[in-house]
Amino acid sequence: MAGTPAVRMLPKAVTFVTGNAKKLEEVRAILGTSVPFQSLKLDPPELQGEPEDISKEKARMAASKVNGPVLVEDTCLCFNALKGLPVFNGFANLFVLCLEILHIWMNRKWFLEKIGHEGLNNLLKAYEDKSAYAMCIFSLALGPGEEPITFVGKTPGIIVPARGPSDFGWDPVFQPDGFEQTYAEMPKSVKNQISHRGRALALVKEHFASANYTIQNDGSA
Ligand SMILES: O=P(O)(O)OP(=O)(O)OP(=O)(O)OC[C@H]1O[C@@H](n2cnc3c(O)ncnc32)[C@H](O)[C@@H]1O
Ligand SMILES: [Mg+2]
Repeated sequence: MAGTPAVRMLPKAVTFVTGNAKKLEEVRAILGTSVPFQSLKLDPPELQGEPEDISKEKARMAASKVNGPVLVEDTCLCFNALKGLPVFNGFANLFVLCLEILHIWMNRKWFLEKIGHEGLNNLLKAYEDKSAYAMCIFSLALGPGEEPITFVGKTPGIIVPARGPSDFGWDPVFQPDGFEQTYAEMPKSVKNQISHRGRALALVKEHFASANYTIQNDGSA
């Protein structure tokens, strides 16, 4: 009995909530049958704040809407040059604060829609350092009022002029370290293996493999 977590009854299967069809496609491909889930297309408001807080808040909102267990995620593309500035005087502090705000806005979907791939490159024009990382934070809330559990995946890379199909966000401008292709150029199966989303979902899978969840599948959910 030691080491075996107590059975946790869930009223229904976990619902993955997102307004983004491309995310859903990747989550389906990565999870396969390892974590049984259903999906719900809901466009959550574009919240502002730190990525982990946004992800958790999305989960809380989704859990009360669905009235059951939910999985959500928040993704961001972080530019190292915009974060790694030396803070040595008042002016620099103000500058860093402006960059912090920009950084938070950058990852809301309307920001990419407005500035486009070229705009993302231009943000780094003044910097030598084109390094970045893609980060995905999944949050699992087992029901309304339950504190979400988070799972973080990160993939380092560099920002390059857009290459490849532009059907998913900033994929054409992100080239992961160790690869010659951008996310957009590589086969989906390769992206899913090494991506921020793939890495976070590996942790989600581990969690489901070790937690003792049992779905009360009485057909009424
Ligand atoms: O409903 P949600 O799940 O919030 O979906 P969203 O499209 O609003 O997604 P996010 O707020 O997490 O992401 C902000 C932006 O990042 C983009 N994005 C997310 N994952 C990506 C990925 O793997 N590759 C490229 N762009 C991605 C996405 O298209 C948005 O423009
Ligand atoms: Mg969103």
